[in-house]
Amino acid sequence: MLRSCTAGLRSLWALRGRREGAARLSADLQPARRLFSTEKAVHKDWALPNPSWSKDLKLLFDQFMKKCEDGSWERLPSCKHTCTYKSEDFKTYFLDPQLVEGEGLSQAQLFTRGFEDGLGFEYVIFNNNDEKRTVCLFQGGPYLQGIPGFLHGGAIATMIDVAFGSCAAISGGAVMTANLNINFKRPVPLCSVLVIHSQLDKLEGRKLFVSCNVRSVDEKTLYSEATGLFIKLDPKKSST
Ligand SMILES: CCCCC/C=C\C/C=C\C/C=C\C/C=C\CCCC(=O)SCCNC(=O)CCNC(=O)[C@H](O)C(C)(C)COP(=O)(O)OP(=O)(O)OC[C@H]1O[C@@H](n2cnc3c(N)ncnc32)[C@H](O)[C@@H]1OP(=O)(O)O
Repeated sequence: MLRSCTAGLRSLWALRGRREGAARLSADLQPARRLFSTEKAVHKDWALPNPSWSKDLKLLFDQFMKKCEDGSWERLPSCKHTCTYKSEDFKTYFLDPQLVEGEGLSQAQLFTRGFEDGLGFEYVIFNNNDEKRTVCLFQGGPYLQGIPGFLHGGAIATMIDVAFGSCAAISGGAVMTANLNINFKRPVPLCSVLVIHSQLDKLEGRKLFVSCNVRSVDEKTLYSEATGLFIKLDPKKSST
């Protein structure tokens, strides 16, 4: 297990070296530029396999894609930029609309999608609408280390929040995390693949109660359990 993780890390470092070299080269050739709001952002879907995905992650991805064929499950696409958050509720609740639409946030991107392939959060979420549950397949890369060789608890919490956020947003629309409660039961080896099973337990007015368990690929190891409370944003209120 440790050997395969080390080999994985080594190939990721090699990949990173090549990418950084290429990035430096292109930076040398091109004048520095920012993405302006008038430019069309490329809405790439990041919840698809890339070369950094391990065999386990690809295998699970294929299994869930098969489950999507009869329509009981669906894969949730994921983009980096604000296209995920175009909900009117968000616009009115949050910031000055000029900031959201304008140059101020042109460089903003989803925290979990801000790493180069394989170095941070690699994940895809599948939704089962009838059962009000989601499954998140997650591979935590080497930049997410906490205790040497293991995934940082904050990275696990982040992914639980993302998995919960999706599960809650499907039923509730524009929601925000009000409470997260996590029990970390076993340390997670870096570069391993986790399966986060989330479900919506209760919807009570604007409150959405969710819970999850975080398991190994073979489901035998229970790494964490968590509950969360999400609140549907009230468009009549503002965030400030
Ligand atoms: C975020 C999801 C995006 C969804 C967008 C849509 C589609 C996108 C699709 C997928 C999304 C995919 C992934 C999502 C990715 C990442 C998730 C990141 C999520 C975050 O990173 S998010 C940042 C951290 N999060 C905050 O920064 C919240 C700060 N906070 C507040 O902004 C307010 O606090 C707020 C808005 C939560 C509520 O404020 P409010 O004024 O609207 O509501 P109010 O206070 O009246 O509470 C109403 C009822 O909830 C009860 N209640 C409230 N809080 C409670 C608590 N903690 N414990 C127990 N009960 C609580 C009250 O007691 C009352 O209960 P009752 O009605 O029974 O009296």
